[in-house]
Amino acid sequence: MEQNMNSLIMIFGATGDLAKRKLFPSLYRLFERGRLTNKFAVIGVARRPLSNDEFQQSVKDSVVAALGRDKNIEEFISHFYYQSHDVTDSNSYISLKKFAEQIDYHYSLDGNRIFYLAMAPEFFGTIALHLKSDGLTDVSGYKRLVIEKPFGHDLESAKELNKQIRTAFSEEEIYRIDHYLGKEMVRNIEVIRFANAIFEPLWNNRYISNIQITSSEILGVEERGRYYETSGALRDMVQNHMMQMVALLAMEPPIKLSTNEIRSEKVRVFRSLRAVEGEEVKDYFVRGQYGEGTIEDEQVQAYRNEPMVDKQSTTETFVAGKVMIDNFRWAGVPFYIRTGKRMTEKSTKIVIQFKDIPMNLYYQTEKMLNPNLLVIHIQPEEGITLHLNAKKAGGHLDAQEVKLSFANTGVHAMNTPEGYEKLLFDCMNGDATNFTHWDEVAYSWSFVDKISKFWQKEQASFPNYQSGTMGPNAADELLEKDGFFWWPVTDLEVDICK
Ligand SMILES: NC(=O)C1=CN([C@@H]2O[C@H](COP(=O)(O)OP(=O)(O)OC[C@H]3O[C@@H](n4cnc5c(N)ncnc54)[C@H](OP(=O)(O)O)[C@@H]3O)[C@@H](O)[C@H]2O)C=CC1
Ligand SMILES: O=C1O[C@H](COP(=O)(O)O)[C@@H](O)[C@H](O)[C@H]1O
Repeated sequence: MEQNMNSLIMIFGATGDLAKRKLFPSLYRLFERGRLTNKFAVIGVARRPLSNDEFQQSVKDSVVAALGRDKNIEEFISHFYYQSHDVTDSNSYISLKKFAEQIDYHYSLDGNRIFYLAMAPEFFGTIALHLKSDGLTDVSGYKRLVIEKPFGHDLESAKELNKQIRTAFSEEEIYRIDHYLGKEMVRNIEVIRFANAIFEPLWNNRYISNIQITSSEILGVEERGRYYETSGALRDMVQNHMMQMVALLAMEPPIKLSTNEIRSEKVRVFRSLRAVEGEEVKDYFVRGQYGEGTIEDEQVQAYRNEPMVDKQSTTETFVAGKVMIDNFRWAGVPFYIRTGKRMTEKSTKIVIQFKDIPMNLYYQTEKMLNPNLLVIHIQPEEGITLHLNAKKAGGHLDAQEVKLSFANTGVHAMNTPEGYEKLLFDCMNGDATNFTHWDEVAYSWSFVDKISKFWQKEQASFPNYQSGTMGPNAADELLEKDGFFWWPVTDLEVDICK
């Protein structure tokens, strides 16, 4: 059931890239689908001086640029207001409070407020403290804080940030965004697992040999060199998106589909992660950095030549790892993860590889049949494929691979606001299931910190993979030594049924 959706949304960082590319188009999509009532308003906050008209025009431009349409846009943008405000300046919050109260009254928003921090993380603590001390959180309705990644740089900084935001908001009021949790097929993992009698009995170490999660990108670091130099692929992708997918694949069925039950099952997965530290990091994790190369017939430069990147940078742009979950269900089953920039293609896929049957009775009996695979296509195409063996039509008893495919017809472009749209809606609806709880964040940092600590001490011989490839050879060797190989992401494409 939908909760009270009336709310005043305050976007801090309203002139920034995230607001323009994701947040405004997502709000528009909610508006055009009738999921926002007329009782909503947005106050955008950033330093540069803008009139309300100029701000509304920038919202309109962002929507048109992202979606290519503008039906009822004038009505939509009439809900947007702007305040020029330096978030480090205490005095600005007093006028913001007055402004918010006027807007609240004008639209009858029942004192409901969502504070969306679409700004650099160093400001998160300061803003949260001011919101409380200057009375912006003293409301008669709900108050919610939406906070963007990165949530800290390591466990220590994440704890400090959490302490600051917890002075103004309770855990239930904090919505930590992980945009992968807004992706259609990531949300589908739970349904595929728990709504099908054929999968759940097999979903364990008796029947599954390994699970592979690949999230590859074609793009390089682009203009984000400054941020990425302090982050690298481990913090940028593994600590959050990749580990969240591991948790969804590995968790036990929750006793019911409530936020707390699902989160607590995910936390149990994080608690079961085998810690990897010191020299053993070499046996479990591989890092890489892209050199120059060719992608889609274009010559691209090495990471070290990207803007705002150190010419001797040791930041990793690729990570592959073997994650072990030491619990009854998963003991012995490797979860291989792989993510990187400037790889062969943009693709996020999960491959669940089932164990081989005990013996092959069919065709070339000295060889094993293809293993059964369940492939979950997260993006760009969305769907699932089950790889089976069946008899060739007309043939004798020769087994060949057949694929049962389901494709979502609403395949969307990569990095669309789709995920943000769902997450914004969930937040307005008070559903925090697809946001990360502090415990998940903390366990995940604690796992990742041990790896980065070892990497900091060890020399990296970078660059070690060419742009346009699937990463360094060591990533292949990681699986080969266990008797596996990475399933090629291209060959696993889902057949799109129209
Ligand atoms: N862009 C993306 O695709 C993604 C971004 N994120 C995260 O979202 C957050 C925002 O990123 P992004 O939009 O790219 O960043 P940008 O640098 O594009 O935008 C930053 C915003 O903050 C405002 N700002 C900066 N300093 C102040 C200040 N002192 N007081 C008030 N406003 C200020 C800027 O406006 P002005 O200069 O006018 O003050 C601008 O609106 C970051 O945490 C990032 O990690 C996460 C995932 C994806
Ligand atoms: O969070 C991030 O995700 C994007 C990849 O997101 P996707 O939805 O396009 O798969 C990544 O490019 C970026 O570095 C990272 O910060």
